This record gives sequence, C-alpha cells and structure tokens, in this order.
Amino acid sequence: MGKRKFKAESQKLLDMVINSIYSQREVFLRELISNASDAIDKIYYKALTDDSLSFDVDNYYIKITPNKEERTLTIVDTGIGMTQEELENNLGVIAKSGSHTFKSENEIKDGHDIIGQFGVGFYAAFMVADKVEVVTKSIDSDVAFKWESKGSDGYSVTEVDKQDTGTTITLYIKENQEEETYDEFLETFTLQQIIKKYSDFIRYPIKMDVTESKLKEGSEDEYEDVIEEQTINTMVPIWKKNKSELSDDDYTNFYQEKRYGFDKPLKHVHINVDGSIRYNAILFVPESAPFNYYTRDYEKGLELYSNGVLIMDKCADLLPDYFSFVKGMVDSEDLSLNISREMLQHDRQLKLIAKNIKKKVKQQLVSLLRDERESYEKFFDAFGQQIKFGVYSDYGQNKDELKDLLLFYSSTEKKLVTLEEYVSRMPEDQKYIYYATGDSRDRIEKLPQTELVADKGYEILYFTDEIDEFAIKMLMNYDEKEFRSVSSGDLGIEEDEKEENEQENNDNAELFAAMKEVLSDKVKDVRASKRLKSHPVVLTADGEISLEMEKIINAMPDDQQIQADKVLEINVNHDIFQSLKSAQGNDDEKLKLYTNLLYNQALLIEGLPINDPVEFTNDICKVMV
Ligand SMILES: Nc1ncnc2c1ncn2[C@@H]1O[C@H](COP(=O)(O)OP(=O)(O)OP(=O)(O)O)[C@@H](O)[C@H]1O
Repeated sequence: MGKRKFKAESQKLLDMVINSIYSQREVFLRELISNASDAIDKIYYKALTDDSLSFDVDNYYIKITPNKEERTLTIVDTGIGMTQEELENNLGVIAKSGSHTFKSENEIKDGHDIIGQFGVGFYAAFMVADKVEVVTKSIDSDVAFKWESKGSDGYSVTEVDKQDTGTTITLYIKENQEEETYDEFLETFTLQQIIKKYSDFIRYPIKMDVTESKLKEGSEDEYEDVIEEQTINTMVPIWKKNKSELSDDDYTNFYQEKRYGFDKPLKHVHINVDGSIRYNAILFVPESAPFNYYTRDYEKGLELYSNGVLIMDKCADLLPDYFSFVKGMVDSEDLSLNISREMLQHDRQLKLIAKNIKKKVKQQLVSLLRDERESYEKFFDAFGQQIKFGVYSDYGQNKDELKDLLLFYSSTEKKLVTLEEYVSRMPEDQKYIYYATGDSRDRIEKLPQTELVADKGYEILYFTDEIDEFAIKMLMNYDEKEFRSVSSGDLGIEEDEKEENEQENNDNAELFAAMKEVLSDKVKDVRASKRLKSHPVVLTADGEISLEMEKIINAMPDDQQIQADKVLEINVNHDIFQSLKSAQGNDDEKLKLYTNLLYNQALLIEGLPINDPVEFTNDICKVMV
C-alpha cells in the first residue's frame, strides 16, 4: 500500500501533540503502556460476553525492551491488536480514540478501567522517536499489519508476518541534540523509574529484562551478570485492597516506598467512596515536619491518579493550606482530565473530593487528640504552627473548624491543654481566658504581669509562638469566653481592687504626670499597677497592639514599624515607690534618673531593646556612687 498523507489539520494537530501538549517527555511511556493495558482489558471485556474466548490473566503482559545498539525501544503487548481498518482509523486519524468507541460499543460505563479517551496519547511517542513502527495482529484477523511513520510526513500500512495476537511498537529513539538528550530512554534503570512513577498500578505485569549481579553457582565470592525478566510494576494498588487485609505495617511501608517522608506516619486513613463521586485515597499525618516545611519551598499536595495512572505528583487543590502537612494519594475514575492528563478540565469533582478529604483529616486529628494524646502532642509539636496560621489566615474563615485542634501550655496544669479543657476548668467568677506571651515558658513564668492572675489561682495559657496572639485575636473568644492578655489594662478582676487602684492613681496623679513628662513620647501613661505583687515595675500596652505584637511586626523584613501604646505601671506597695515620692518636688534630677531606670528595666523584662544602653549603665553607676 502506498504512502498516504495525514489530512492537513491532522498534521498541525500532530505537531501540537508532539510539541505542546505534554510538559514532560517521559510521559510518552505512560501513554504507550496505558494503550497496551487498554488493549489487554479489551480482551477481558470481550471474553465477558463471548463464550468462545477465555481470559487467563497469566497470559497477558506488557514487555519493554531497550536496545542501545539499534537505538530502539520496543513495547510489546499481548492485547487485542488492531485490524487494518482499526490501524487506519486509530493511528491515521489523530484524536480518534478506538478505546473511547470500544467503551461506548460495549456499554462499559464511563470511567471504567479503560484509560484512553482522547485519541492522542500514542503520538507522544514522537516526542522521543523520529520513527515509530507498530506491528499488530487483531484477535479478529489472521493477518498482521505494520504501521510506520516518521511523524509529519504521513504513514504507511503494509501486511507483515506475526504469529501471536497483540501489538509490538518500536520507537527509533532520536539522536541526542545539543540541548536535548534522548539516551536516557534507552537506559533500563531510567525506564524502570518512569514505569514505577506513572504506571506502577497498571493491572497487568510490565516486564523488563534486568541485569543483576549474582553470586556464581558454586562460588562464594565470584559474581556474574545474569539477565532476568522482572515485573517492574506493583500491579494491585494498596488502595484497591480490602482494608481488613492490610496491617499498619503495610501502610507504613507504602508511605516509605512512596517516599512521602523519611519518618513514620503518625496516623493513616484509607478512604473508599462509592457515591456520587467515586474515589479511593490513602492519607497520612506525618510524625515530623520536612526540613523545608515552614519555607516557601515546601509544596503541598497529594498524588493524583486516574484509574491507577499517575496524573499529578502534587495536586495542591486537594488540601487546604492548614492541612498542607498531609501526605498521600487519591485515585478516581471520575476525573475530567484534559488532553495531556496533566491538568483537570473542570474541578467540580476535585472540589468535592477536596471537601471530603478536609473532613476526613479533621476527623483523624480529632480522634488522635482524643485517643492518642501523646501522638497528638508530637503532631502538634511539628505542625501546630500551621494550624494556628490556619486560624489566623483568610480573615479567620476557618477558625471554627480549627479551634478545637489548638493546644497551649497551661500555667496550672504544666502541660499542653485544649481550649475546651481550659474553659471547662474556669471558676465561675473568672471572666476571661488569660494568656501571657513570651519567647519561652521559662521567661513567661518570670513575667511580673502574670502575678495578679496567677495569685487569683486562674490558669494562664503561655503563648510562645509568634503566631499565637495573632491567631487568638482572630478567634476572639472560645465558648463565648473572651481572651485577655495578662498585660491588658482591664483584667476583669474584682471591682474593689479597681476602685482602690483608681484611688492610688488620683492620689499620685502629680507624681505620675511628672514621670510621664520625663518619658515624654515613650509611654502613653504612667499608672499605679493593680497586677504587681512583688516586682517594682512592668510595661503593659493599651489597645489592640500588644508589646509582643510590636516586637514581631517590627522584626519582619517589610519595614512595617508599629508602636504599641505603652503604659509604665508602678507597684505602689514596693519600697521604690517611697523613693519616687520623696524625690518628687525635692529632687527633679533624682526623679528623672529613677524614672528612666525603671522604664529601661521594664523594657528589659519585656525583652525589648533599650534605646541607649550607655546612658542606662551610666545611670546605674550614678545610683551606686
Ligand atoms: N497497543 C495497542 N493495541 C491496540 N490498540 C491500540 C494500541 N495502541 C493504540 N491503540 C488504538 O489506538 C487508539 C488511539 O490511541 P491513542 O493513544 O492515540 O489514544 P487513546 O489511548 O484512545 O486516548 P488518550 O489520548 O486518552 O490516551 C486507541 O484508542 C486504541 O484503539
């Protein structure tokens, strides 16, 4: 038969397939293997309705053989093959999918195991080959045919000899070019990796001849190279297995084989959904955060499979940011793939799956918290910050979803507690959920601000992560109880103390005004403290911006500078107060000296920088001599 031309538009289309559809050349192998698997599946389906056919699974396989000398790569399958007419129709007309037609003719419901649907995958071969030969014999024909093409110049079909039913595709791999190398597609090891990556769960064995170094028979130290035919793919995906047959170790092995992490997963969940959208998923909560987890380099996402064929390494849309630590995979028959299988056409199905996954992950974390507290604390140690970011980000949209997953260290329990636990212990007269901020538990423990609340016997939550206070401001309250910083102006503690405190402020108004003048714009106010018991001074903040927030925001690289409204609180019961009083009106210099010293001390206690350390040390010397 003479050479025939592709139709004009087909040539353009072919050019597009070769150059524009796929971002990775290696997917050509995925496409050819998927076709081979479809061809075997077709025999299986035919056998279901045709009594003269039997399907013995052991007879069906796909074999991949590279030949470096010839620069060829062959893909053999024992599938259904193609008649001359099918060859013409399927490989001569681009975007005609014989598999798609087969599915409708045989009334195989959409999304069943057969993979092909667009009728373009085959041509991906031309991304790596300058010539492709297809020798095929149909189950319905006694003669075999060879289809041959160098791509854009068309194809020819000739009759050839072939014993067995099935198809052999030979790719003549391109020569290396300056910027592109093709040699890798002749390397057994690379091919094995590509098969594992994309086609690990194809249901039929994908075989290769692999050279292994083995101990020579009868020898104890002499090795020889032995060529062995090996099956490269796993075939039955773990997610299609019955959950009751799988042990924790099976899941852990899968996690490690898939290199989801080098740690052990803390928890896994195996989901089989067979409702309006069908999908299987295995999700893992890792034990520890990857080294780049809290950096921009970390990419969230789950592996996405369509019918066991890998579509995306990291499908980000399947996970909300606050669960970005989750690892695992999703396999669905119902995805609307685009032609390259690299993206999804519309994301309705994906959105449904993502919503479902979000719910499942939350359930897992809640059960971990409830039933395996120690493991949950391990999880929270690694990923708690991410949960807190989740409460804070998107204007607090997800705060209600996440608030019960939060843990904070408690001053009274001396361990991490949930907000629910805190609130359940609150005495009746306690109005607020108290918290104190600082770099570490030790530092907070020593903060003068905590004295009054602690003296009252109230529990204080320690906020040691930078995000804590921001997250809590977004949350605003828990179980209708507002959060209050121990540094806050209004601690909501007993009215009589408040009156007493106002009295002190009135009695000492002149002294405080003089001190405020000394400090000028550094503080908004100087007041008698109601929270200090033993310490002489403390710095607190009025308004929404706390001292901790000022520190954090000012340390950010974007030059955004903010100031909290600082208030210097003086302990009127401390001896130092008498010294201040006697200096007032008698010795202005002394009052100035003491005021500056106390202010700087308060800054130090807060972990804030002193404006002029030299002046501060000179002031101390003045007191000493
Ligand atoms: N190894 C094979 N054995 C039998 N038929 C094949 C083989 N490879 C391809 N075909 C036929 O050629 C058609 C076109 O293949 P091609 O890979 O271009 O598209 P597809 O697999 O149908 O769809 P998709 O683009 O979604 O992969 C297939 O539908 C199938 O009918």
